[in-house]
Amino acid sequence: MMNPRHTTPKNRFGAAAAVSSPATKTSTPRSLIRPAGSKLGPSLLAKRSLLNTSCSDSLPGSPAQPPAAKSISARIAAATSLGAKSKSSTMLNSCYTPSSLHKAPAASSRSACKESGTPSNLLKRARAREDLLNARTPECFTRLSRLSLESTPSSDDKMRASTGVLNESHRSTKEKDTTQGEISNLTVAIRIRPLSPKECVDSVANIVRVNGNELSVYAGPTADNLAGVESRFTYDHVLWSCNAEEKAYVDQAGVYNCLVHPLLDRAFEGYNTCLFAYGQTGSGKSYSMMGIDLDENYDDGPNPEAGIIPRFCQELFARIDALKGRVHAEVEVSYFEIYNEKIYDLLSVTSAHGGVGLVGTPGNNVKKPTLKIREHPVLGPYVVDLSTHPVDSHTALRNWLAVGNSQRATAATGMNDKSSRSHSIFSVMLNLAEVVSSSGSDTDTDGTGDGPAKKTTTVKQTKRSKISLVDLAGSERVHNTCASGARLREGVSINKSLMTLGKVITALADPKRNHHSYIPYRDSALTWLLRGLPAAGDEAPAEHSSSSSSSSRSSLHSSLMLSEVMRWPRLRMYAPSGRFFCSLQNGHESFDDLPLALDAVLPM
Ligand SMILES: Nc1ncnc2c1ncn2[C@@H]1O[C@H](COP(=O)(O)OP(=O)(O)OP(=O)(O)O)[C@@H](O)[C@H]1O
Repeated sequence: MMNPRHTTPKNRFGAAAAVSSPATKTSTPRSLIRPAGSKLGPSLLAKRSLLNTSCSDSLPGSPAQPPAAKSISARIAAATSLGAKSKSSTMLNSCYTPSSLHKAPAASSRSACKESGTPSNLLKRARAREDLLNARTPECFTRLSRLSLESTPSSDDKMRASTGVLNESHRSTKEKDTTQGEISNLTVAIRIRPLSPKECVDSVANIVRVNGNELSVYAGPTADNLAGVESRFTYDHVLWSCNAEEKAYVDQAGVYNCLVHPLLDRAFEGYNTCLFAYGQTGSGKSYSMMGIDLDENYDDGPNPEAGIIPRFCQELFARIDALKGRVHAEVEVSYFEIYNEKIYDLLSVTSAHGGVGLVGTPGNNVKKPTLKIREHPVLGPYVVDLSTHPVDSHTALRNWLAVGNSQRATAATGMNDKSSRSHSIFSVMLNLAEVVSSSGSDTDTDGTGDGPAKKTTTVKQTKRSKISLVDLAGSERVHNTCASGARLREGVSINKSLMTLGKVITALADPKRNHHSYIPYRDSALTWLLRGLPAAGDEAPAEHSSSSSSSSRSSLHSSLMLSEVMRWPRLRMYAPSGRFFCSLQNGHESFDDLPLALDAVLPM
């Protein structure tokens, strides 16, 4: 039984959710601005040093002990040295990349890949779609090569028989899926962070118990239920990160391995993937996504406290290196934030006045140009003029990440010393090209009547995918954050967009939903962009072959994807309202847990 005086640390449930286009030139921002992800301001660090003791209760049988003094000390040490090692931003002007391209996926590919019918029909429809795109595609889309269907239908068939590396990886996963039974496109995990020093001082109780992938929350006795109320939730993964000395403890590497490895597998198969962190302010989203990143020499391996994004950058290039010689890979990066419903390019090198040089955060008096969202009739919503930067190494990617992080809008609030005041979307576009040979026989192709002719074709097979890693701003109660002025306006905007997110998810989850149902995507910039591709049922990976050009099903727009929850394979989400999303995934009709799940989704 818990002490009723104890308050419920609702904001300890951290969460996350998650995708590509081709590169031409490669450049590296030479300077590193600031290692990503430190969330510990000096004052909090000082408090932490004083509060190096455990003070919360935990339920019997639960691994939910308060964090060990040792582990907190280690974090303090790590964060302190992070501050000392921060670099200045002075070299950023020199990292201007003239080849910052605004690109879109090859538009016709995703429509072509889901066309059905005879090969000639397919060809006709693809050409018609191509014409449509030519007529209506904004300039930024046309800079990409389009799918060219120059190969004959018969060679198309043969291509399917080719045994390239890209095909192999796809096949193996399909087989794996079949043997494992149900193919799910969504994974939901919940992570429980240790009590913060402030929560320890406030005698906040630990009311969470974990048993496998089940989480129970004991809400304490109420006026009409003196025995207390216990709620249970089942997620794909429950990640217990409260006390490093417990067996159940999952550290940053554990979180990464559990959630991001499988995503990368899918990205290399040509699927767009997305992971996003969702949760109340101070619940540990940015810690999970970015972590405390001390790496200066990126090639030395990730720091133990590094989060999902730095680890992802490293593994991406490790995998590309492993494919060298067989597959040619091109990588591009984009990074933007949605702050007060306005979109800012975090990697932009031009200011609102047209000058060149890295632009500042909305709070630092440097006027930043805002970007517009437009909706392409075929490709859906996208950010106009969002810069993308080709990268050819892990170091180059990390440097851009550091540039973007230095631009993000963060501020101290009553609940978090370094609270993200914006939703950030870090996207990597991966373009894999492999030259494969396919051989087969055509029936009397030469018309001589000599029987089947043997033919070998060399084709370039490409896969494009986009990986989006999203760190949402946290919902907040105004009286807890003590916000006023600009902070209050930010909070209102954050809450509003998260509320729209909740409404959109609710509308998508409605079992009575049909094509005419209204989904309020446009009520916030976040959900509008998350809407993703308009082509429902597009489930094939972006794998196409052509003798002359590449193709893609990936989206330019920031891609994540509420709508894709319902229709895309392998969408992975890491969010606290897991049960709710799991219900979506399994098509359940009852949403018993919806109110509690939405408590996390909606502003309180
Ligand atoms: N698993 C964890 N282990 C140790 N410390 C953690 C963990 N998760 C979060 N923290 C700490 O909790 C504090 C708040 O975390 P964080 O800034 O990541 O929250 P957030 O959800 O991103 O908040 P906001 O929405 O306001 O940006 C930070 O000091 C962070 O270092």
